[in-house]
Amino acid sequence: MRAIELADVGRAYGERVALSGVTLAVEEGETLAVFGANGAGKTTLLRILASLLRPHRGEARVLGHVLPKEGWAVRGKVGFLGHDPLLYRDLTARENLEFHARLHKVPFARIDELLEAVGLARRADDPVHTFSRGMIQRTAVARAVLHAPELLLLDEPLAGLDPGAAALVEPLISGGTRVVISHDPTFRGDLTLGLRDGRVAFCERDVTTDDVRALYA
Ligand SMILES: Nc1ncnc2c1ncn2[C@@H]1O[C@H](COP(=O)(O)OP(=O)(O)OP(=O)(O)O)[C@@H](O)[C@H]1O
Repeated sequence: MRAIELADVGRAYGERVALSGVTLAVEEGETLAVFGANGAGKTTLLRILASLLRPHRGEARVLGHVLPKEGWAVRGKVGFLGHDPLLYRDLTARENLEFHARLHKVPFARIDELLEAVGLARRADDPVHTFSRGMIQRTAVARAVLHAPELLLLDEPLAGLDPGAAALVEPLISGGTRVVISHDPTFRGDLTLGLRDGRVAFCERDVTTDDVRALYA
């Protein structure tokens, strides 16, 4: 099954066109890597796929659901990790994960597993506002994968992580269907999308590091 199908998708903020003419398909189990300079439209695309933002043009289908009409169905099935960690800062890491576990009807045993997996078992009962940036990111990853989503939408998931933390997090965000915004030109998906000023510069299965670097020239 196709996990994502976009046909001529576009989005503007007032007069400013943030994204236009995006057409692509991602099969179940595949990774779409997204590259582009600051302001190229990457976050806008990710938010459309998460059904957090309506497309203004084109047709979008995610996990078999037409957006924006069936956005409610998509929101429960995706794991979204954006720039904002979507955590309550005065709650502990465990309380944040319990909150999301209740929403998604996930057994609490999964929380202990995840806290262990991201190396936060010892700090699990500290409020998030006492955490370092990397610790917040690790908690945010645990939150995004908690309900074993069918599709992961990840904006620079390893940002702020030291190599040890990145190695802990990587297995949690690998293996399934994913869209990953990256600034590492050596990162590859099954399909690689390059955005320039909101338009598709390339969307290919084979791209070179030079193709990716050219987006930032
Ligand atoms: N809420 C908003 N209101 C107005 N313009 C916006 C809004 N969000 C984004 N934009 C504009 O849309 C364009 C694309 O922004 P977007 O955040 O999608 O880029 P990006 O590729 O994710 O950038 P970055 O790498 O800096 O995160 C930019 O010109 C930005 O200024």
